[in-house]
Amino acid sequence: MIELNEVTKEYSKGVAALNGVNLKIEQGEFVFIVGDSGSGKSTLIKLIMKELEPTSGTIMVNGQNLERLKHRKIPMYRRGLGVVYQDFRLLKDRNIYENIAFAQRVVETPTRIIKKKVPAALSLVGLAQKYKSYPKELSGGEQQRVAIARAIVNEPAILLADEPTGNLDPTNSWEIMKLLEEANERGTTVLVVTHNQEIVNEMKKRVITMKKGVIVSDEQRGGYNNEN
Ligand SMILES: Nc1ncnc2c1ncn2[C@@H]1O[C@H](COP(=O)(O)OP(=O)(O)OP(=O)(O)O)[C@@H](O)[C@H]1O
Repeated sequence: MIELNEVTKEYSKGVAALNGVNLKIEQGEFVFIVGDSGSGKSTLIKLIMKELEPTSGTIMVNGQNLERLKHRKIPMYRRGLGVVYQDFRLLKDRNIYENIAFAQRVVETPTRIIKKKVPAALSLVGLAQKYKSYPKELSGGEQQRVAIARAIVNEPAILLADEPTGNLDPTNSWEIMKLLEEANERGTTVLVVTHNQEIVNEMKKRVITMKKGVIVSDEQRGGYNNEN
């Protein structure tokens, strides 16, 4: 499902943000990516999204070699990925319904489908009543739930979350993690970059630890390893 072979990414010559990374994530897995600031976690996410090109190595996602993915096919490719960021990234001048519908209109989903899918996605995150609200009228936790609804509305095969609880208190953080886990239970592969030690330690999922651009440990039912 996601496979990296000897992937190196240098932003400037000779300085590797990722250095010969090999990684295989199967369909339906839930994986935490942890590691110090600057260890390469966000770079990994951006490579999977094809926002960046590797300097060398190959990346396969859902059987597709990203190097061979044509430029005009990139929007379609990204449609199969849901993404959630630390800072929510909602459109401030649009209400919640529109925030979720917008991304679908861009990819020309018919209105009758949007009208079914948006309320369904909002129900999954417990915000069906708030569809008319604007982002600034919601708490941080609610805004992140909207971002998750937007990420899952097309039932993506893969959900990528880059520090999704970074701006949230512990209660909201756990709620967000529960939603990600529920998406995983519906069959979505979930990758979560996080610094949240408590959550990683309690959820007992696969934990990949990065350091200076390499994977230093990869454990099933792992924990947050401060030693690395
Ligand atoms: N656009 C860029 N141009 C140059 N160097 C970059 C760029 N983006 C990241 N880097 C460098 O690449 C390395 C890895 O960065 P990356 O953002 O992947 O780390 P990270 O593990 O996600 O960190 P954090 O936990 O702080 O988000 C760092 O040394 C960083 O300075």
